[in-house]
Amino acid sequence: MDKSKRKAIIAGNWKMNKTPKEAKELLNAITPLVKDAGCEVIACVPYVDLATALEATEGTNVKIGAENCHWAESGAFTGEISTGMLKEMGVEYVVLGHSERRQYFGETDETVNKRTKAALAAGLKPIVCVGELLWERECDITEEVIARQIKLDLFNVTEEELKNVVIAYEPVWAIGTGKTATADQAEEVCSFIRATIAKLYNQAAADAVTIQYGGSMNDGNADELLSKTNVDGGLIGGASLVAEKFAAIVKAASK
Ligand SMILES: O=C[C@H](O)COP(=O)(O)O
Repeated sequence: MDKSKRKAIIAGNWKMNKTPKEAKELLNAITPLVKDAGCEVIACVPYVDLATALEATEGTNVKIGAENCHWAESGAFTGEISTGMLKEMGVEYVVLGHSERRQYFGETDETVNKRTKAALAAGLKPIVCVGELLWERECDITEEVIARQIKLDLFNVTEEELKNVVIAYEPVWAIGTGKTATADQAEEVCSFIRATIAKLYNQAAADAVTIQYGGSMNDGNADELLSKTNVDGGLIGGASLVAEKFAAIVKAASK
């Protein structure tokens, strides 16, 4: 499938940054810079910033995402946020299975799968993150790790539901380290992800799914990474916190 037929998506993942006041300032700086974007633009923000972010982006082409959600509809889960709460606010996307959740908060493929199913059932679009550790790459098991994550994270996700799923390939060793995967390394794994999805579903489903790269993507390397056939966008951490840098990446994806 021609890459241009897939939806290119640049999503900022703000992580634990920006107070509501700061979120408003940043979005007010971003929205005019990306108003003519030729790709989808998303800002995934901390829960406490969601209301402000939705208000600041109303009537613009910037969509808002959350950084996680719980799988239960409601109940005794102190500190958690349900899909229904996000949906009612007007949130469209949700980042799931980010390596920081896996590394620091006990996230497993089983819980990523539960969250993914719940998000889809609620009408949210999950950005499901996968990626290998440096140790796993050095042991030459990157493909095994990625295939396992994709299979488990998407377990029981139907072909119809898959249309609303975005996959983000984030090699853990490249996140926040300034060490970007080379464009060829990113392409190799993104292409492997597509092949894995083709095996699990079919070629048409695999051809249609948007696969982002994430890990120190910035205004200097976005062009090259995004020029690759199977890299359809980016999940941007650090560079999404600077309006001009984020806008430059959006511009690179709009070509
Ligand atoms: O979700 C975003 C990724 O973790 C990448 O973060 P980074 O761009 O700061 O390396």
